[in-house]
Amino acid sequence: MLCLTDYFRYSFEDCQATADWLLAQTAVRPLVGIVCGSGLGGLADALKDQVAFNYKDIPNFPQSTVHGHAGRLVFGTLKGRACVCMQGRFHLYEGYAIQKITMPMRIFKLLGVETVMLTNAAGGLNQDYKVGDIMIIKDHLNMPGFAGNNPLAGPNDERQVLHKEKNSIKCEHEEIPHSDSRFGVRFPCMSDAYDRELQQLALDVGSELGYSDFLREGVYCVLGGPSFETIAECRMLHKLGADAVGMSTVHEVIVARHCGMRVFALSLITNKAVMDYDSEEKANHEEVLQTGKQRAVQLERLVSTLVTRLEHNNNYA
Ligand SMILES: O=P(O)(O)O[C@H]1O[C@H](CO)[C@@H](O)[C@H]1O
Ligand code: HPA
Repeated sequence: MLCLTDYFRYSFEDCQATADWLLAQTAVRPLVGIVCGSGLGGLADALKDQVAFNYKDIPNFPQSTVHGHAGRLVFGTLKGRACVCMQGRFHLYEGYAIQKITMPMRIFKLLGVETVMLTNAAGGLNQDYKVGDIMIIKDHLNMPGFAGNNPLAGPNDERQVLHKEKNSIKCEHEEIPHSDSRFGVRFPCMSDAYDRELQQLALDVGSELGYSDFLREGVYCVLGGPSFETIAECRMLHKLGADAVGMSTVHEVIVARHCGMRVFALSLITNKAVMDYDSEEKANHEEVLQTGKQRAVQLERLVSTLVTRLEHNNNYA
């Protein structure tokens, strides 16, 4: 019997058709996939030799509905390195099924992407954080996941894909091709979701660029949104170990890791989460977009320098 979520699911063949369509339109073969958070779409504008597609023109693609998310998939090069960039992402609160908002990660994989770099705007829960800080995400709390809303819920495509050249197992007499399920295994590990080498590289690059004063490392917590958090909720999330709160990224990270891509993610702290009943502050999307504009240059520099380093260091490529 079909359940409701089956109607929102994309099969391997659906994703392959979308990836094939894109690959037929551009000669760019990206190894790096970038996702721009709210108000951070300027990152995509930094790409050279652009070939861009509106989401509405891409077969099977969802549409962006949130202000600050342009809704374009941009191929191009960042300091000579081939990239694909989502200028606008999808969120649960837009009404999309979780399988739909994460489908672009599988498209990235089928385009040949090996490293995904995600950005988001987030509210700062950590009392030491200031508006404008950039937090390297080292781990996450997946609140919708606790309630069973995980992008990998539902059937896992267990059909095997053989990797003839890559990862083949050398035996005494013959080379046995390594096999894997279509996108990934039923029970993927998440304790290594955020690549530690890339986190260290980002700290190093941040220090070289003179960003150490506003560069942080912390835990991101995802909620469903779109309402911002109550004071009691912010206090609870902080006690649970979250440094920043938002409404995105984690679902994409889970799907990207499931299909074996390396993940690096950043939060721009666009506002301080309200933790005090005496506070006059109120979270709002305009402030989020405004802070994005103010930190756009540094965020773009950090990401583009990181991408360059991926190119020059085989350990990271
Ligand atoms: O996570 P991104 O897409 O950056 O957007 C963040 O900004 C919006 C709230 O202002 C929410 O969608 C939140 O998740
Ligand atoms: N809460 C949730 N999502 C957000 C916030 C916030 O304070 N700021 C930016 N995105």
